[in-house]
Amino acid sequence: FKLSRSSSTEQDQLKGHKKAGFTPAPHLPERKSGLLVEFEPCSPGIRCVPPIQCPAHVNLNTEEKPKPCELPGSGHGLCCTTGQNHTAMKPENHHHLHHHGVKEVSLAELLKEAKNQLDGMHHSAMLTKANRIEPGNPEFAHHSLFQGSVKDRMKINARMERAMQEVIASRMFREREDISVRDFQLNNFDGELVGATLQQDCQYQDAPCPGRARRYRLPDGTCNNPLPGRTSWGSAMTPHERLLPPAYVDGVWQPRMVSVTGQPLLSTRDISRFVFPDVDRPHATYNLMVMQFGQFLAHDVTQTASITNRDGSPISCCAGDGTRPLPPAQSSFACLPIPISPDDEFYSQFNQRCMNFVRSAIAPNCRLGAARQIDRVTHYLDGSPIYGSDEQTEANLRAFEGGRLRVFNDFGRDLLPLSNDRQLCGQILPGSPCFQAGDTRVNQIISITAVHIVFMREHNRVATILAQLNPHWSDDLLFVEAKRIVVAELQHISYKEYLPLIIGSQTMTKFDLNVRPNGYSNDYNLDVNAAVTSEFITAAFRFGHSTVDGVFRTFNEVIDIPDVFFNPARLLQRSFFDDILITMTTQAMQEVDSSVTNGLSQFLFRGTNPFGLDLVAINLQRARDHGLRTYNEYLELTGSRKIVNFADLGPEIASRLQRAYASPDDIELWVGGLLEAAQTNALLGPTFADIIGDQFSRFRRGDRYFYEHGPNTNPGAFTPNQLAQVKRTSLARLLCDNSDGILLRAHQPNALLLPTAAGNEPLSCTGDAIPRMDLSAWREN
Ligand code: HEM
Ligand SMILES: [Ca+2]
Repeated sequence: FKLSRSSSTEQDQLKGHKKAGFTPAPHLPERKSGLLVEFEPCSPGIRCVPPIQCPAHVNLNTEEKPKPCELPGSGHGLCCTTGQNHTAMKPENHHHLHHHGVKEVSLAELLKEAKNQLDGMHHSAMLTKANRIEPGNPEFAHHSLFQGSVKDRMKINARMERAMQEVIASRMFREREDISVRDFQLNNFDGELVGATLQQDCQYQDAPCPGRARRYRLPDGTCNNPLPGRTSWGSAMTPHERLLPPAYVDGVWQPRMVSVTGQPLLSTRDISRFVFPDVDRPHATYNLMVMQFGQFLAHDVTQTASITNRDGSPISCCAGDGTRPLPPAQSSFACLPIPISPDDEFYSQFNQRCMNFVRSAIAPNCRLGAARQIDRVTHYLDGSPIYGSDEQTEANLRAFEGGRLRVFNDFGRDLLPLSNDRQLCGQILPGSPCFQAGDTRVNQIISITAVHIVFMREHNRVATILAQLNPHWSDDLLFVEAKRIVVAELQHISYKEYLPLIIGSQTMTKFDLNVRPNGYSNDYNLDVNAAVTSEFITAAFRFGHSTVDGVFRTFNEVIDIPDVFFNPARLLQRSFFDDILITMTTQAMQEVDSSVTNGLSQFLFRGTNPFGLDLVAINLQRARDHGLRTYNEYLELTGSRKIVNFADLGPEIASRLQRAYASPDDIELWVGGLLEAAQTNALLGPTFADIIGDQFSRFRRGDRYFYEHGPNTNPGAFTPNQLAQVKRTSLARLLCDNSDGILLRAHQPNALLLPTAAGNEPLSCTGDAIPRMDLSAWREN
């Protein structure tokens, strides 16, 4: 099967839909004839923030709404008193349950009853072999993406058990106490599990922080925030935060399945094929490295765990031949399979009527209420794909010599160590090699494997120079110091080079995200939790799926991407590593728009099968699984005017949206966000830019070790000279220093733009034309 590309007429037809503009919500003063309405400054001690950082404003009555205020360069903000918590409520609004409160005895009983129900649910699904998935199936590869070590899996399973008990208990409790769904979603009731017999199982109790955390990040991200009760913030295996309360129809975990009109929502597979056909629209200046670096960043901050059978094996929700969903009696409680219509022009060829989908694992909250999903990796932007998100993984990657990471030396070239764990390779292509790194998705597509190699080599390059500068340093000291530098480089490239291209200078200013030209930034904030939001990981940062091209046009061949999912074998060819790096930086990425390559929407993880999964359908199903609200609700949150007609997202796209949704109020966040007109000098429209801007603000203000933070807050701060050196680095420099030097000896200075972009002609890798860090700033005298 070829990845089809549509004709230019269809392209022309689809062009020009990016016209929608956004004006402030009606309750806010509007700009008049170019003059800004003057806002009064906020009261002393109250900050003016972008509306998305004051999410409780959505739930307040008109007279309680915070006052609008002026934000530098970007319109209005809000004088926010409720902080970043959407559930923040005035005390008198709190619905106290006096006599019906959560009493110790009744609570223990409730949880016990929940446990019995849960055992029954597992038991019935385990009665049959029908819900097993065999290796070689695309879904097996999909599942393997979520998995970590056996120990990890056991830990997640244990948390999952506990969380499911909470879900069942919450449902019983809400009904028994007759609490409204809305109050439940807002946690507007007394649901603490204090005193319950199972309280000791609550997983987020603080372990004492080891001395190492006084200077260096810990692999699992704990002890970043030093305050008691907060040391687990942003660490691996903790839940996502939310910008808005979840849209669960039972207030607990039941996904939204019905339109505002009352009719059932369309299958997400139908929405995929109606709204996101494969159209080739290369970006004018951005290259595929923007796509690939974006996925690498995504993997740094999020990996959602999926629910498994109790023994850790993957769950199937469809009959083995894909012709129907499993009957409820055989189906796991975790199942949310995606129906495929009989008139589906693609899957009908293979008689497929059911696409597997297993819900994400959830975390215990230690209170009754709505479910939250678990992030397996550290939420911080801390190089976890390079080093892992737990101590064991990090130790396993280290060489314990010279501070270096382990490598597989292939005829003089350092590649990542090989692994025998077939899980890591998705088991879809027997015989292909499979690499190991800090992230289990390292083999997912060959281009991300290459980025992993670049960072692994950079670590070893830095460690080797540090060892020359400081011969007396131990392996351990060399390792942690090299790691600190490499993480700083990663953060610098993310904020200096990557982020401005995505969200644009306006949003960079609005969230105060710009790297300071020199010196420290003093914006660490103990009250900011760096945890990723559900909206960021489930919708906004998945914008990248639209930027993927179906092919790599390398020097020697045109590679269809499904051929390099979980198949990094080509990296063993002598010049391929340089070749794929050059391909990524010289081939255009795809525009962010209403198109996704068939490589993702029909052939995902195909392996040797004739068809694969549909990532677009999976993204949308995941959003329902995670309780995301609709696009219009996030327009309200960000202070934009809601859309009332499909044509508000562009006249060309209207008819396709109309086919997919009964009402504009049903449009999903990922869909609306992708279709928005891009802001000036940005890739994305205002809604995704705001969600991403808010998240990267958390990654910096909520990370005590952020590379730009000074010694008054950051225990691992660089000296002023060291920081100045880090700020000289760039992605181009990293590619130059860590290529094989076979094909790649010169590079364009901006590695995220095509070499044809203005002022971006390639420069020699040798010499200082592309600036480099001077590591002698780390010499200890
Ligand atoms: C190279 C091609 C890519 C492939 C094959 C791919 C595939 C996938 C798959 C299979 C998932 C899990 C979906 C689910 O079950 O919910 C996923 C999740 C995700 N993807 Fe991609 N992706 C690609 C590129 C990107 C890019 C370029 C970005 C961002 C710029 C991105 C951002 C994300 C994010 C944020 C998630 C959620 C991760 C989580 O929390 O588990 N992806 N992707
Ligand atoms: Ca991380």
